[in-house]
Amino acid sequence: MCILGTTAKSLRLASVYGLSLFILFIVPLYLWQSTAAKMIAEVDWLDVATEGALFVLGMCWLMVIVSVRPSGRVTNLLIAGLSSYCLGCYLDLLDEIFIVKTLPIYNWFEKMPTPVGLLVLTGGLWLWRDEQTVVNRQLQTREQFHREHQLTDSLTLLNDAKAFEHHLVKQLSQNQSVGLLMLDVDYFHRYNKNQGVEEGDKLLSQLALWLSSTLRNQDLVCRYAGDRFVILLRGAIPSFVSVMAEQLQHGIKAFDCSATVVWTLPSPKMLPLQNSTCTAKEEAIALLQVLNQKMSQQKELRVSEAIAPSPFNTLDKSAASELN
Ligand SMILES: Nc1nc2c(ncn2[C@@H]2O[C@H](COP(=O)(O)OP(=O)(O)OP(=O)(O)O)[C@@H](O)[C@H]2O)c(=O)[nH]1
Repeated sequence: MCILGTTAKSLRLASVYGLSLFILFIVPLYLWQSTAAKMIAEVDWLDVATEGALFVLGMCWLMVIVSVRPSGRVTNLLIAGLSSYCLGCYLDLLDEIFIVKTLPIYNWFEKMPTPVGLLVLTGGLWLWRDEQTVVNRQLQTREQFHREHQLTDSLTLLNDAKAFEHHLVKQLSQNQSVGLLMLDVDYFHRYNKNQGVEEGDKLLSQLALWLSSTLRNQDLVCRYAGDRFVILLRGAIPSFVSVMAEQLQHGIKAFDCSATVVWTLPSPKMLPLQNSTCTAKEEAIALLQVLNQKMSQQKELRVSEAIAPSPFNTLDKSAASELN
């Protein structure tokens, strides 16, 4: 993956540098053959300096974008827009040196690249803004973990069950409303068996990233154990929690796998021994117990109901026999 990314970046660099060099030589060559150069006294050197500076700066921005941005639609738009802008600046620069009045096509063409480039660049920057919002959200969710706890899970970079409990206790002790979700990947041991543990690790990291970016800024996702994640939805009402559970259950299919998602909310009924004076910690433990019980029930139900078709597209048929 990493090698592919590096190769794509090198190819992109080579093509942008190659094309730039080509244009840098071919346009003056064309002008040299088609028209005459201005006399030195006729050249406006201030214009040459400002237009030259715009061109050089544009090329610098282009090289920065090409070398630091990951491949994708936003990068392509930024590169296309900046390239077009640079071309416009370069054509402007050349008309300070050559007499282009005699070339109507050139006169017409030189006006196009700058506005078109700036338009495409604006589109790219707009999409970059959207992209950055998602990245910021992920960073914010993770920063929250860093602020209050040290990271404990090197694979997903999420906090563990203990940290989750801490956050939950804090939320409950402040009498803030919460919703809790638990997501457990179905038949993950089979995924490991068929795809390899490395692929299994990769899936867990991708799921952690996806969950972090799907949730709102104020929510919290932790890796509870193995292939199980817990989510704290702050200020959530039952309808929102259930919709979120459905969305996650549906959304995980994009990873070619399925998951069981259960949810709960604090309610007086679930307090230990119906004791209304129980502490936030006891309430948190009780809530997590409820979630775990619900999860076990769902999993048992699934096994007893049927031999489900393979949840992973890539599973082999022998997997079905494992259920028996
Ligand atoms: N690749 C990988 N696998 C892990 C990790 N932690 C736990 N596992 C595996 O996750 C699997 C969890 O197995 P189970 O609890 O039976 O869950 P499951 O196979 O998804 O079965 P159901 O939940 O009943 O659908 C085990 O095979 C563990 O070895 C990890 O960090 N990386």
